[in-house]
Amino acid sequence: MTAPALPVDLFDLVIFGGTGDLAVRKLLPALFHRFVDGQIQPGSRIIGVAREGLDDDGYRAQIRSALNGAASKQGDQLDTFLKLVHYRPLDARKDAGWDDFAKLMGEYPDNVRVFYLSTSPDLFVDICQRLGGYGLNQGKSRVVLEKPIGKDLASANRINDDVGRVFAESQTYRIDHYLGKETVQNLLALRFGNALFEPLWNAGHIDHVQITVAETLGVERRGPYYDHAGALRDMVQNHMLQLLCMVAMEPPSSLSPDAVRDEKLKVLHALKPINETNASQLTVRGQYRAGVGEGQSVPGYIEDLNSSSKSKVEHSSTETFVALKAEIANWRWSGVPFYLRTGKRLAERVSEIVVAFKPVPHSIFTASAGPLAQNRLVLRLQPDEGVKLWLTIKHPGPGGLRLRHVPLDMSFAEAFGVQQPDAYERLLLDVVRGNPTLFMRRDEVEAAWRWADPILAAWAAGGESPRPYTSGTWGPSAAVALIERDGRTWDEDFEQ
Ligand SMILES: NC(=O)C1=CN([C@@H]2O[C@H](COP(=O)(O)OP(=O)(O)OC[C@H]3O[C@@H](n4cnc5c(N)ncnc54)[C@H](OP(=O)(O)O)[C@@H]3O)[C@@H](O)[C@H]2O)C=CC1
Ligand SMILES: O=C1O[C@H](COP(=O)(O)O)[C@@H](O)[C@H](O)[C@H]1O
Repeated sequence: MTAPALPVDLFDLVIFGGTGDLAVRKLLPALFHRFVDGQIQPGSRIIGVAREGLDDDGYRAQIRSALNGAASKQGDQLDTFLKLVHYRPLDARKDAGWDDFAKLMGEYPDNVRVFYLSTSPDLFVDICQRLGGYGLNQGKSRVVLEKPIGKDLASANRINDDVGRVFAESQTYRIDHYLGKETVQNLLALRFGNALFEPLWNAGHIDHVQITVAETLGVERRGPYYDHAGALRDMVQNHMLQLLCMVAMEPPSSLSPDAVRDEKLKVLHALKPINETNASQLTVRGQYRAGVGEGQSVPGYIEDLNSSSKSKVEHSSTETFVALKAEIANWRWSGVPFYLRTGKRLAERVSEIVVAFKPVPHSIFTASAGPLAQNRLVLRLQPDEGVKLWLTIKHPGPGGLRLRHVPLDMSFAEAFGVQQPDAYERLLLDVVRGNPTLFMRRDEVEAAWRWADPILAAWAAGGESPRPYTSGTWGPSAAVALIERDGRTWDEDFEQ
């Protein structure tokens, strides 16, 4: 049984970049699901904005075909949902269209206003300045900034300063959709709702932590963006550091937004620097090459890039894979490595956090009982969200004492009998509710760049190309060596 979903206040949600990949593939389906669940009521509006010259009906037709899969079981709900959807064409950098847009916004002055900037970060400031010019930043107005915010600390500072001239920090929601994933929120429940884990949650008992976010997809339609970003900016600076913070932070005094964010910030500040002196030992960059997956040939990065971009390239030094060893310099985590890896076109789509505990201090078992294995707590973010705790037990039967390593396994879907909501479903409604707990505060984003920038600088100074890896594998062999040097292995028990 799930808790009933309560309706949120009436809102106008404007998606700048309403025809883009994120809006069509993630945001609109998320809103539709919340609508079907009864959380979005008539009187709320969803307004797509982009340069493409569409009217309401043209946009609705686009959204209808994008939602048809999601809507197949919901019959005429889709028609009712589409009545809430509107569209205004405008260019963020030009005057035309803004008056008409402001007039539309003026029709429902009491609605909560959410401006979701699902565009390139280059446009964030232009859009905010225009919104401010029309007074649309006043009252119950909020702005959502998609990641990545900038491409380094300096550009993030500029965006934050300029957006901050129009929207107060309390109105600014920097989204990191990984924080909306069920398992990530569950980490809070597991860590702070059980007496079991917290006493063990430190360097005295934890050997190391692994965080894997592996994708099977390539760069898809996003080649031009991705080639300027790369995996460190696209995934590590934001999603993976946020996951690391959720694992490593001290217990916050409450779930209030600032209590949680203060603790995450302390972790970011305590990350040991990776720079020119140690980047070659602590990081591995890779780039995928053509391979074969499920009997079919899979393109390499350059082919993917060229098929999603007008200009053709023969070479790129952008990384599509990163593995690194991070350390947190504080009492709780001293000496505990956090191994992070993420990449595109890897062997499997899987995101997991593995907390590996230290072995027992002394074994009372004979060699014939079999080896003792580490306890591991595995938090599965996707697919099949759940939690698994690996324990050592006796193999049943009279054949003497033989040890077995088995999981206590809880799949959320099996336990609760429901499809887990997409992260954006939770986060979009949190913005309407005015709850920024699962969003990044300015200082967090900047602290994350402060740590990431020297890695990027070290790679640039080193001048080395990323190591090639074949599509459909687990990345370059150097990533295996990175962890095996420390006598550990990547956890690849995904099938079980
Ligand atoms: N796609 C994804 O999976 C994810 C994306 N993000 C982030 O979300 C943001 C959007 O990404 P994505 O949807 O992939 O990008 P797309 O390139 O697919 O979409 C960009 C959107 O912005 C509009 N746009 C471009 N220029 C202007 C302009 N001058 N004025 C008004 N609208 C404009 C485009 O429409 P038109 O050209 O008609 O104006 C389009 O609707 C980016 O910051 C990205 O990093 C973050 C996480 C995941
Ligand atoms: O933010 C991003 O995330 C997606 C992966 O998100 P997921 O929820 O599907 O795991 C990634 O593909 C994209 O490159 C990145 O910008």
